[in-house]
Amino acid sequence: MESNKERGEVRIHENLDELSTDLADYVAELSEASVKERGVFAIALSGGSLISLMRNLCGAPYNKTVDWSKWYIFWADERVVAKNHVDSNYKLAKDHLLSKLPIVPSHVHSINDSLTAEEAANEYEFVIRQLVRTRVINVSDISDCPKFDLILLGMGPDGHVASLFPNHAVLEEKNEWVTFITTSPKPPPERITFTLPVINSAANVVVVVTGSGKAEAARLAIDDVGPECEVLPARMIEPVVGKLVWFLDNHAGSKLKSFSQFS
Ligand SMILES: O=C1O[C@H](COP(=O)(O)O)[C@@H](O)[C@H](O)[C@H]1O
Repeated sequence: MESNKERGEVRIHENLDELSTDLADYVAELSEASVKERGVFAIALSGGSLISLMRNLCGAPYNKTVDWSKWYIFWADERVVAKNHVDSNYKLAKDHLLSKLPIVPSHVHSINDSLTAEEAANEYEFVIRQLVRTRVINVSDISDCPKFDLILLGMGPDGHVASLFPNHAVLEEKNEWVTFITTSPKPPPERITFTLPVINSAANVVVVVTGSGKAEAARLAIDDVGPECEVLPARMIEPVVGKLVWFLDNHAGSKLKSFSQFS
C-alpha cells in the first residue's frame, strides 16, 4: 500500500480475488462509519468492470454485518438507454449486485430512462437536490455541492471516469451537479454524468482499475509524469477534503513507479 499525498492511497492487489475482498471490506467499513455518524450511507456507483468486483459484498460476512437498510444508491454516470437495455449501468448493478442485497427499493435512485439526455440530467440533479435538503445526502462544507459518502468509479483505458472523457467540454462544467453528453467516444453516445465538482466534493472516492490495457492511463493518473497527465480525466479526480483510494490489480499497476515494491 502506498500513500502519495496528492494522488491518494494506492492499493495494488495480486489478483482480482484479492482486490474484490479488499474492496468489499473497504466499502463495508465506510458504510459502518457513515451510518454511525449520519445514520445513512449515500453511495454512487459507476458501470463497467467495477460491478463484478463488488461481488463479495453479496456474501458472508457482509450480508449480515452491513446495515443495508441505511444504503441509498445513486449512479455517478448512466447511459441514456432503457433500464432493461444491455448497456444500462442500472441494469448491470441490479442484475449483479442490488438484486442480491436487501436494499430498500425506494432508496435506489436511478435515472429516468423515458427522457432525453438533457432532461434526465436535469431531473437527476433535482432529485439529488431534494435529498441534500433532507440530508440523506450530506452537503459539502466548502461548496454548495452534495457530499456523497462514497463515489465508486472505474477508469477506461483512455483515462475516462464516470462519463467524463478526455478533451471533452464536460470537463469544464463548474455549475451543474449532473450534466449530459451526446457525443461519447465510447458507445452508447448519450450519457449523463456527475461533474468534477461533485466527484471532488465526496467524502470518499474509490477508483477501481484492472487489466494491463489500463496500465498506461493508471501511470498518467497517479504518478508524477509532468504536463501530459494534466488532461487525463482520472487525473482530475482530487477530492478537496475527502479521501481518494485507488484499487488496482498488478496488471493495471505494472507501470507505476512504485510497482516494484509491491511485486
Ligand atoms: O462507459 C463506462 O466506462 C467506465 C469504465 O468501464 P470499464 O468496464 O472499463 O471498467 C465506467 O466506469 C463507466 O461507469 C461506464 O459508463
